[in-house]
Amino acid sequence: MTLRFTVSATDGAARRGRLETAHGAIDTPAFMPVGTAATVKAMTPEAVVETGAQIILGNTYHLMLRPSAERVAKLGGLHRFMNWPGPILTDSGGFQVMSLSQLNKVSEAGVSFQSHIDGAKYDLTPERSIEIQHLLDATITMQLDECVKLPADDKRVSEAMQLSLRWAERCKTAFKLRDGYGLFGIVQGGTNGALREQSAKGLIKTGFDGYAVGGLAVGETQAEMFATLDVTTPHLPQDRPRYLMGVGKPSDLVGAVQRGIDMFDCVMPTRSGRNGQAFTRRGTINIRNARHAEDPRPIDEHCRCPACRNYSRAYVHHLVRSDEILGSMLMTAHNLTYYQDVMQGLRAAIAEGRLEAFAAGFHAGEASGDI
Ligand SMILES: NCc1cc(CSc2ccccc2)c2nc(N)[nH]c(=O)c2c1
Ligand SMILES: [Zn+2]
Repeated sequence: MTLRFTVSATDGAARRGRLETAHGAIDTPAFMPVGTAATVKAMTPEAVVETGAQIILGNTYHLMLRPSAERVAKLGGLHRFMNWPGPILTDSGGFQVMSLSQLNKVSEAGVSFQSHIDGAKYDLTPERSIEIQHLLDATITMQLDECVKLPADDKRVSEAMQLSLRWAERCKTAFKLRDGYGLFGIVQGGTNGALREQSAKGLIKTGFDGYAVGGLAVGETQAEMFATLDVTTPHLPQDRPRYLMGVGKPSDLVGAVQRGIDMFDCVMPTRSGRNGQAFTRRGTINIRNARHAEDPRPIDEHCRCPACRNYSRAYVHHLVRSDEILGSMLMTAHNLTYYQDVMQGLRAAIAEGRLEAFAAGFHAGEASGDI
């Protein structure tokens, strides 16, 4: 194995672990902020480190279009380019092609599309996706896969899952083995348990350093997502990390950790933060709401972030209402800090065998309101 993953404690299906990589270690369960265009929007790398994040995400689709993978390589790779000292996981690009580009077409060869920036034509094959992620010097590389939007019929979901399995093999063949670097397979199959099991077993036969669960948070309910995890994670190796892609809100993270997920990414804390949504242990508030206009209290008096340590709700309300850049900076720092503190709480609860009590307390807090 090129990536060492050790599980130090379990609590039910949940695992407390540590993933050692060429660019540093990751304590799991972990939340990975999304740094789409070589930046976690509105945050310097130092501010991201201060939240407690150890690994961030980069995006093959965006970076291949601008500035191009070759240019990032010429400048020393993504770590050097964006001055991020820790591990970086990059997605393979297929998911963003289907959600962002125009005139995209999927075939056995890969996905062809036109750039949403300038209309230029591109062919993204499994081999090219792996090459791009190599040029970026991604610590963790994701296979190219096909994710279908739900609801979709079983035939369509099965075809996409089988294609993803064939692409997984091609990605494994193209991936250059380096100690401390890893390649993750992506389990597909919609909400169909038999297709999920078939996908997991097919990926395990090929063999990967970690296994992502893709194709969720694409329109299904939280109950359907959890039910799918219940019939997916038991088929995955105990000694390899599991990554639930594009998930989610805090209660999604708690429920998915209880079902054996170790890694998460989501644009919610950053994107909704810029739009004024603040996550707190007593639920969410929108700081743009008039009720905060003269509130001298911090967003969350228990929070250690720069926004809560130094500013009032009234001030952040003013900044966000005025569309000031500092408003995005403070809201993003707060939300990412809150997400990291939830993950820290989950890691400690698993290590001490009290995850059920932690989850109960978390849900009670979210429901308590009065924020
Ligand atoms: N909505 C869930 C979701 C999100 C992402 C994107 S996760 C991401 C986003 C930006 C940067 C890095 C990873 C996915 N990526 C792939 N490859 N496959 C999926 O099924 C999938 C499902
Ligand atoms: Zn805060």
